[in-house]
Parts: sequence; C-alpha cells; structure tokens
Amino acid sequence: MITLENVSKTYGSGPQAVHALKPTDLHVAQGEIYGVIGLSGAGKSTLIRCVNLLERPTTGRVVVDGQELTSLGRQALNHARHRIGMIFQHFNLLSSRTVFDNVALPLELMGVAKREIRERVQPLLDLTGLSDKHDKYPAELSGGQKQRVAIARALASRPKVLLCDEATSALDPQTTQSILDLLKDINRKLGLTILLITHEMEVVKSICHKVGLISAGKLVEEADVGDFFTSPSTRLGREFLNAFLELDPPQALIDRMEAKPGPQTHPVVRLAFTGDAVSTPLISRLARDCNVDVSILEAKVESIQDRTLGLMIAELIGPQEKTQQALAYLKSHDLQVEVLGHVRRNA
Ligand SMILES: Nc1ncnc2c1ncn2[C@@H]1O[C@H](COP(=O)(O)OP(=O)(O)OP(=O)(O)O)[C@@H](O)[C@H]1O
Repeated sequence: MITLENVSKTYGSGPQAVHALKPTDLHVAQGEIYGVIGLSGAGKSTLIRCVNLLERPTTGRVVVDGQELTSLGRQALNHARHRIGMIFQHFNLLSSRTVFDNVALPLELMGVAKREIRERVQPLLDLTGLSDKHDKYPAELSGGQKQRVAIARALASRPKVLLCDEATSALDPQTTQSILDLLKDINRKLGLTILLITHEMEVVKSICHKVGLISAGKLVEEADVGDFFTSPSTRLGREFLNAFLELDPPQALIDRMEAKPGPQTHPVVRLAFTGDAVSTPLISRLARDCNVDVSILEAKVESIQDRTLGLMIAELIGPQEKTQQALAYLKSHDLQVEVLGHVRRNA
C-alpha cells in the first residue's frame, strides 16, 4: 500500500547540508500497522512527511495505493492526498471551529454537499467516541479528545492510509492507551493501513505488526514486532529493548564487570526465552546437565501481543570450561543469550 524506493531527503546544500534521510526502501502492506521507531533527530518525521510529500524527497519514488505521488502535478497530488490521512502530536485543530466543523473541514474543502457532510461526519464522531462533543470547541476538550477529533477529521475523506506523527507523545499513559485502542479498532474495522512514527516502544508493542528502526537517517533494522521484541538484530535495537524492559544488572555488579573472561571469573548473561523455551525448566536442567550453579539476579515475563517473552539476568558459576559448556547448551536451546560481562565471584 505504501512503497518508498530509494527515498532520501537532504535539507539545505553545500557544507550546511543535512542528510536527514539516507536513501531508503520501505514497504507497508495493505491493512498493516507499521511503526518506525528511533531516537530524537534520527529522521522519523522526515520519513513520514516524505510519504505524503509534505517534504518533497531529494531522490526516489513514493507510491501509495498504486499511484506514484512523486510523479504527480500539484492538482493531482492534492487529489491523491485525500486518500492519505495524517494526525500530529499537537492535534492541529482549528480553535474557532466546533468538533463537528473541524471534522467537516476536509469535506468542505473537497466541495462535498452540506447534507452529505452531515451524513458522513456523524458516524465518524460515533466511531471515535465523540458523539456528545459535537458542538464543543477544542479548548473545551482534553488532549485525548482533541486527538480523537483529529483522527475523525483524518478519516473524513475516507483515506486508505493513515500517517501518525508521534500521535500519542503529548498524552498521559492511560489516554495514550485509549488512542492506541482506537487506532487498532479503525485498522480492523476499516482495513486502514497505518504508518506511525514514535520514540516509544510501548506504542510499537501495543499496536504495530511490523517495526522499522531508524538511526542517523538510515533504516537499520526491520522486523515483525514479535521478533523485534524477542531478538533485535542491531545493538541499537537491543538498547531500545533493554531500556523498555528495564532489565539491567544491578549497578554494583556492572561496576565489577570485566569485558574478558578469565580463570577466576564467571559470566553474567541476559537470557531471552520465547515459545516453548518459556515453559521448559531449562535452568534446573542447565545446573544438572552442565554442572554449573545459576544465580538468578533478575527475571520477568512479558506478553508481546500473542507471544510470551521470558527474560532473565543470571550469573553462571563454575569452572571456565563448565560455564562455556553451559553457554553452548543455552544457545542450542533456542534462547537469545547475551554475555554482559564477567565478574570475580568474591571480589
Ligand atoms: N526543515 C529542516 N531544515 C534543516 N534541517 C532539518 C529540517 N527538518 C529536520 N532537520 C534535521 O534533520 C534531522 C532529522 O530530523 P527529523 O525531525 O526528521 O528527526 P526525528 O527523528 O523526527 O526527530 P524528533 O523525534 O526529535 O522529532 C535532524 O538533524 C534535524 O535537525
């Protein structure tokens, strides 16, 4: 439904040039919710704004619903944009218009007749839970309600695609969840394809099917959400995941950690279990079969959509050859094993 081919964006030129988006390929399938995550300044906004050509890409092709937007003239592009809704972090509502009139605005601009506008706006207010806010002004609404108005407005022109630019970043966690539930609901009910950008793993975890990780203008990793949360393939992906899971070794242990193994040290490992491994008593088998002691420092179980993810930080205690054997054993059992460092037992 959305295809970016070799799309890049450079702001300015010469020594002042900022290569905000390096040549990027991206595909979002029909009906999919795709999240792009990255740190501040990574190029997320630039990427999403290139999709509807709010930013004109420096190179590449943008194809939405089979139509190449980058080849269209001004009028045809305006028309094509009716099929692409967009919502923003700060809602961008018109303060002098009521809820109804804000939602009706795109239809007025398209020249839709008054009666048809009435017939189309009311169901959108119902869908977004705003039926009783019809005549309110934005100043009379909460942040979550304002974003609902923005969503209803974005849906008014019956788009095939919804672009969400940090749509929940200005909202508290509870309101964020209700807006994410609404987006999930409209994705299901209307078959709407959603591309969102966010810096919050919670957003990706809650509603996305697929995720792309962007860093310094480059899409460095792309995966199904379940795979990303269980085994990110880049260092940055692991940093995002670890920060989200808040599963780091105690500081006192980090301070004692050495990078290289030695005859007097024991490895500290972070283990991620998925699927069958979650319910298998691997740790007791590890102790029995490999003859090492396992000191569990932290552990938790997370539900990531339809998957269960078990996480643990543990110290493997025993002679070096036994702890190496234990690591090989863990790796052969479909676990993600990351050696965080090595500590002296009684330092
Ligand atoms: N209009 C512009 N002119 C020049 N540089 C720009 C412009 N817009 C963005 N940039 C630069 O491009 C880079 C990417 O910015 P962008 O806003 O796309 O990142 P982001 O990931 O969305 O960041 P944030 O999460 O902080 O909004 C940054 O270095 C930014 O300073």
